[in-house]
Amino acid sequence: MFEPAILVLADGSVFHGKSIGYSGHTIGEVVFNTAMTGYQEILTDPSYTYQIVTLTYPHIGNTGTTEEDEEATKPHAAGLIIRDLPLIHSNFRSHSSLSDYLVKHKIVAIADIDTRRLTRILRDKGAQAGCILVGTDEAKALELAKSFGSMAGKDLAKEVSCQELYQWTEGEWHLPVSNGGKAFNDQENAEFHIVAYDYGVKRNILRMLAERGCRITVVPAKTSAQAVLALNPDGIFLSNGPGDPEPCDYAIESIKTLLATKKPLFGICLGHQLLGLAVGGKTKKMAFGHHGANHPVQDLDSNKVLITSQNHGFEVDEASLPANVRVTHRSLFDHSVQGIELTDQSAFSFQGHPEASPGPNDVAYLFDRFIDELRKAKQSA
Ligand SMILES: NC(=O)CC[C@H](N)C(=O)O
Repeated sequence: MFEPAILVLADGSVFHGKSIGYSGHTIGEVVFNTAMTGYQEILTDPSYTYQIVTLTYPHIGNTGTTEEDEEATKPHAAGLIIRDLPLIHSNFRSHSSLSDYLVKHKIVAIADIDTRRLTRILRDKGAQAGCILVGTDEAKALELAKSFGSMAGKDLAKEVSCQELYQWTEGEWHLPVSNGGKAFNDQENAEFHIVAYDYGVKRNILRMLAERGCRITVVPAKTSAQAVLALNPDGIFLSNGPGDPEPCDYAIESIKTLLATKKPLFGICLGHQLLGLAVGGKTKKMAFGHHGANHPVQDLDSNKVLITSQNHGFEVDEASLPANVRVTHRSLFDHSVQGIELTDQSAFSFQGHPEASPGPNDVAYLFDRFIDELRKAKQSA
């Protein structure tokens, strides 16, 4: 039996539903995601820390959950809001139902919510704080929702980052094969050594780099540039991650020092925003951000339109960028900056998610571009 639960937004909007997860309450910034599939990758993406995600697709949970689809060691989203949880789930890869998974990982979640009404509120008023509470105490839920404040000013990358450096060896998955689909890269004969800053990295990014011949050392967010250079990398990767990029001064300082070495550098999402800040630009909070797997973005060099995976609430402020930075990609939803490149050295970044997971692979070519840059740098060294 599902217990009654409520969702209350900081603006006072109240929604009644049923609890499909852990009993208790949760608070965070409520954001909507328009992806039709990939709920487990979304829940486990560390960039969703302190965010309660509502999925606009109405049927969530149909394929159950599997340990193979985790983007991190555990779910990071602060909560989940859906329209309809199916009575049965069915998939040959499934280990448990979505509801059992949510309970096991202590994630508070609510179903039977009018997610269209909720999404319209978020679209019109902007992302806002909210509380899911199992029970019916609306006054308490409102007070809790208001206590969250704003995502602006929150440095969360250091909270979700790994504590110690480690080596990543797993390549992309190729189903079906006898070892479960996992490919492991050949550490000894890897063509390049990459140091990847973990600000909340998604596993599929590391897989796609490993697949392309990189030996990867993943380092904690606060690792100094000097410590990174002591590892003698061929290139630097800046990961995605939660929260506001602006307070991450430790990261911005390290990136400045690393840029001075002219080693090839590639950033994704939070990493893209941190690169923008390190070159002297600014970032700003968006009204409700981009969260989904169907966002059109234009590559301004090829003019091609790419369908992309997105998950961000901040953006690089184009007007703040210095003369040596070129905008390479633009969102066709709101024309915001989706990619930048330094014109005087090999450093570039993308605001969306080239690794998808979930989402289409239209932007995977940026991983190939990074490999080309690494190869060029190695040949000219
Ligand atoms: N996925 C990400 O890396 C998100 C970056 C940043 N936390 C934002 O919301 O804009």
